[in-house]
Amino acid sequence: MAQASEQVLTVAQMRAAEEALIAAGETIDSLMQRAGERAAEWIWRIAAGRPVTVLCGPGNNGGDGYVIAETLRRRGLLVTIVAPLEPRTGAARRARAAYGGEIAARGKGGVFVDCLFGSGLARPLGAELASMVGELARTHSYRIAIDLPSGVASDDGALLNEDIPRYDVTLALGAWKFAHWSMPAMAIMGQRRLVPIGLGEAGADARLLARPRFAAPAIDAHKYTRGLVTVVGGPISGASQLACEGAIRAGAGTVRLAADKLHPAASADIVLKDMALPEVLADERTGAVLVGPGLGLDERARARLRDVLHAGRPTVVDADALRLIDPAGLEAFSAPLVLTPHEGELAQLAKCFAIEPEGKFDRARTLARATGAVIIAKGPDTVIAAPDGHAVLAPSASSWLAVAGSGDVLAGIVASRLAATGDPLRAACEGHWLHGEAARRCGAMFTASELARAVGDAYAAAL
Ligand SMILES: NC(=O)C1=CN([C@@H]2O[C@H](COP(=O)(O)OP(=O)(O)OC[C@H]3O[C@@H](n4cnc5c(N)ncnc54)[C@H](OP(=O)(O)O)[C@@H]3O)[C@@H](O)[C@H]2O)[C@H](O)CC1
Ligand SMILES: [K+]
Repeated sequence: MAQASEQVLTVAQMRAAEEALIAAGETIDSLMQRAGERAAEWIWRIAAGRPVTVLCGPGNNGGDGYVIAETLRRRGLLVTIVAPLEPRTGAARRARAAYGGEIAARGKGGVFVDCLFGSGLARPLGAELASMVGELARTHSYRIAIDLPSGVASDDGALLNEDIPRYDVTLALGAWKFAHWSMPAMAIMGQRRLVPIGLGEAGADARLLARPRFAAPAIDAHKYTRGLVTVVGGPISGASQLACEGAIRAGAGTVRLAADKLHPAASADIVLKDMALPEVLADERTGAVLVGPGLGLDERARARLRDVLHAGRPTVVDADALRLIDPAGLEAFSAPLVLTPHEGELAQLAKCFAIEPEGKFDRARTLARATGAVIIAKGPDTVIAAPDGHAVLAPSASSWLAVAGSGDVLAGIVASRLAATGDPLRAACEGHWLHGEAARRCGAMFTASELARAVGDAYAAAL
């Protein structure tokens, strides 16, 4: 079960959660008051005495704005409200009536708080409203969006207007929405913070990636019980080498490379298996097989992928192998499976498996159902989707991860976690977290080899 603070909700799920609170004795007004006061606490600290301009819209997002403005005004800040549209909900009207400060045509500089539209945005902003938001953003030195920047679609993170300003902070009210962790919206939100308002577990099937907890090997562990990973090599030996390096440090006790030869810089920790691939895969102790990094796209690559799928071991399919896999190849496969496509590979898989939805989240989820695999749809807004419909949103921990070989390291780490746990969703989540934590530890401008070397320390951080 996801913790309430990790759940990610659609607008419909948010409304249902709000209804549950109301059935338990809350009112929209009490929720708005709490949301507004708690958001005002953040804004008070950020403003540090600067004047604050609150732009209020017609719905309950605007209502939050009136509560915020009144709370800050009572604490002595210079507050101005700009309200191009009259409040239309009962709660927003009452919040406006309780506001005792100034309503003006423009702001006074300092901090801009956007309460024009939140999760109820239904269409793009008209030109006048859009230019008002842009003007306020330009004339204030700090920009805060309440719940969502106006112009952002809550359920998928689409930008309904061009030129939506960039915010310094976005305060999510009550629960995370998909937009907070989806591109392109997340790129304009600045830092994101959750303002709790007492929402409990809402039965969400999506949650945010949480820090895993690892354990030291059991006292009677040996190198095979900790997990045996076989990386299936191909002509580009550097890629398989990087995958092996990631795998070695992510928990598995043994990492084998099934290839003709080792990379010249291969470490002594990697065990070369240069016999026929089916023979290597026949080892019953195999905990996970990784196929794809450095595999190539030729007939030999196809044959090696066929051998892997035929062996029926828990498998991670990455890189080149994602271009070669098809529904026929998976027909007889029933072991745990993880696919790790980036955006282009996801689009190609969607075509190959006749997946209709186009948005990243829906596409990943439908592909997971169609293939029976856990999908790691990579990118700054990684989605990890399981065949049973559960999904984990895993934003990139570092933009420095956009470096050649980073995906090979990730695939190796995930294979290692799969060998160690046998659970593909857990392996995907733990692997993604380790990859991000290793990147954080590397700081700026690292290579994929350096990233792989940092995975051990990342693991230790979650022991
Ligand atoms: N869910 C909770 O627990 C709480 C949420 N709170 C806040 O409430 C908003 C959501 O409030 P809602 O009233 O549903 O929606 P909005 O405030 O975003 O705006 C809806 C109104 O705006 C109109 N609208 C929509 N798009 C446009 C547009 N492009 N141009 C002009 N007007 C637009 C819409 O009218 P329609 O014409 O579409 O009928 C609505 O009038 C949530 O984000 C939180 O901030 C509360 O604090 C309580 C707790
Ligand atoms: K807003």
